[in-house]
Amino acid sequence: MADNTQAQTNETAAEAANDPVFQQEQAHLLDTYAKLKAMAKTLAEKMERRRWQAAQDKDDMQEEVKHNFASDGEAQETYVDYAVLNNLIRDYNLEQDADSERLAAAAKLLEQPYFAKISLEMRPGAPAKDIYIGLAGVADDNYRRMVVDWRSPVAEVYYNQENGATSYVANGRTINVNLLTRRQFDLERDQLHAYFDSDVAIEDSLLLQSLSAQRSEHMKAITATIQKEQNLIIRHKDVPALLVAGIAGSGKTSVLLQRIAYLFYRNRGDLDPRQVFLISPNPVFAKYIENVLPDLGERNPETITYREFAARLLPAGRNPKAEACPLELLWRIDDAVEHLTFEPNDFRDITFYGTRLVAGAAIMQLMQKYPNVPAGPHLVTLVREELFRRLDARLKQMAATEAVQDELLCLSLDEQVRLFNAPFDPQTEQEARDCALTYLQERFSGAVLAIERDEWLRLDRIGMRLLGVENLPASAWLYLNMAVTGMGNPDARYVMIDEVQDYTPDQLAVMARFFRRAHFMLLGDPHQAIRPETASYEQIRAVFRRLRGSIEECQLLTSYRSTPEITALFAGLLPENERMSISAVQRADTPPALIACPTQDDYERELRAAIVSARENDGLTAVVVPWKHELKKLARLLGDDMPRIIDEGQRLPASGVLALTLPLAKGLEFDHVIVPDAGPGLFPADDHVAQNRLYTTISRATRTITLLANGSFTPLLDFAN
Ligand SMILES: Nc1ncnc2c1ncn2[C@@H]1O[C@H](COP(=O)(O)OP(=O)(O)OP(=O)(O)O)[C@@H](O)[C@H]1O
Repeated sequence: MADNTQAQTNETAAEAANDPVFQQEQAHLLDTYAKLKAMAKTLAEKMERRRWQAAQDKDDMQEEVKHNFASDGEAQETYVDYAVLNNLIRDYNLEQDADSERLAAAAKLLEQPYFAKISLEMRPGAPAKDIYIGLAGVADDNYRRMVVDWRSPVAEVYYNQENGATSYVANGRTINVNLLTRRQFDLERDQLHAYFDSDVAIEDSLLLQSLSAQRSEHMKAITATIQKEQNLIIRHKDVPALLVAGIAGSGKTSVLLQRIAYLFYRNRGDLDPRQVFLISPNPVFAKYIENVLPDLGERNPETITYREFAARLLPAGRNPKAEACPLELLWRIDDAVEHLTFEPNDFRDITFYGTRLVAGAAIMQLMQKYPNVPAGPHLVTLVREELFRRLDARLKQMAATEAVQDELLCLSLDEQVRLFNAPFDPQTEQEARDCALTYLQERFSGAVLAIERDEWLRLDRIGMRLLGVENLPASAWLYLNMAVTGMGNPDARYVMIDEVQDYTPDQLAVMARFFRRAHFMLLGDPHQAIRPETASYEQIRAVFRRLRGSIEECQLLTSYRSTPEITALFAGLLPENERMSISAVQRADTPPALIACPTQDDYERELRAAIVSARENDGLTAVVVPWKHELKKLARLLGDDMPRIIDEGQRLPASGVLALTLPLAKGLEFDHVIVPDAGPGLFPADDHVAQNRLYTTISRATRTITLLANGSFTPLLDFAN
């Protein structure tokens, strides 16, 4: 960080008492807090009154509704009464929703009314305007902004971190301003603990304070201390694909979550959380981040792993991870589908419970009804819709048969009540048929799904004909399905992929095509690619350029997670030109411990000692090994001293010692990390992937790292010895 820093802090009570600025800010805080409290109280009372009034009005009006359908005219009047009643309820709900949003904002701000202030000269010579920035925005009764939301346009000036002439963009207009003061606050409710004024390129005191706090079992939002390079990504304009390369601990995941919160704000009322997808590396990671957005007052997006995503689309029982699939095969699909024509054997019967509902041959005939529509998504959609109609007609026909009517009589009483809300006792033939149809619709609901999922198409056969490949790899099957049937999610607007370097090129191509209208944000670190088959950054660019037209890029080069000593250790594994541009912001701390043990006895003793002493540490210690069988080996060696093993689906504890594999540790962080075996066996010097594994393992540590070797260390660490 830059040295030309002028930070003022007020930390002791005595200093604070003599500092007029502190006193002024404390008074302002007390005033804001009191207003927020009053506002919350008024809103809560107003909402309660409205709730009561709405119930009252609804009862009164319901009594007045005539329920008279005797003549057309009277029925018309009844409909109008209902419409008035519904409008009334809707209006109440709208007002209630708006107030409940304001109340939620006020409640959030009562914990921390704001975290920063900027003083702006909006025009040369104009008096300075003070703007307080917080997690949400609120205005007082006179519509004066008391606190502005961190995502509002003017707040950008705070994150630009440049005193003097600067600008922000609002409603497409660039507004030039002069930033006179940029002040950060350490405060809680109505108590100011300290303030920090920063000049020019800042020493971010609040950042240092936040980083020195012990990490917890959950990730935290970084709203108050977002750095300039991070802010550029959070507020980036929408582009087809934005690729971020950031070193370990540079805040990629934090930035991703802040961007989601920013997008929800910018598209308030228009962006539904179901239109935003976060592809997460594993379930432990998903649990680690699950509180960040709710803490920011936003809902979580759809969070899924690639495995879950693919499993939902693949035929039952098919392994989404299975075989490698070269990109060329996918690109060949694009070409081949252009010349596709369907053949009679491309269709299978839709059969359920031994009943053939639609024959494959009939589907071929349906296709032939559209001779001018080329084989592909449009034709498949037309046929799919026709199949729904046919299924419906078929079920209606079956409902009229005696066999089905007899089946209904054999249903248990419970079943009858569940299906028809009453025992089966039809008074007319039509009623009997309606019940039979309800029964059949439930019984054959699988057929609706099969039509929806285009299971009537023999994709493997089509693949074989087009590509000459017998068993299509999972990704090729999905890609072919998208090309032939148009399968995909056109409603998704944003897709965030964290740890993008961990996906294979074909998996990325599948997602790029599936979410065909979404803006992609891809965050990763090429040096954390711990499997040889995953995509290089060059391949990621190629995939997104081809499927999304273009890709923009950003870099993050500062480590916020680890101490300078730990950062130097993992950066030492990188090529020199890259190492040079990496920096760390935390204060210096304990140097890494590298313990080489000449004998097995020494090794066992040192390893046990490291784990025993970790049990006395504050915070959380992780023993990280590359693979599962290394965990087993360790458990055999340590017996009762073996730390608790964390598996997929488990949450991290707040403190203690645990053991886990690197694939699960990815994306997470621990106060202390122990690498039980950093020898050449697990980390051969000439193996690029092993080097990445070591870099990733070391960079999980925030405060201390201990590496052991049973014999000598891997030559990869020669620079550190
Ligand atoms: N601007 C910031 N202010 C405060 N803390 C920050 C900031 N940026 C990052 N951090 C902290 O640094 C740590 C690392 O952040 P994060 O996990 O987002 O990094 P990452 O780049 O995703 O890491 P990796 O790729 O190594 O898993 C977290 O504890 C996060 O809270």
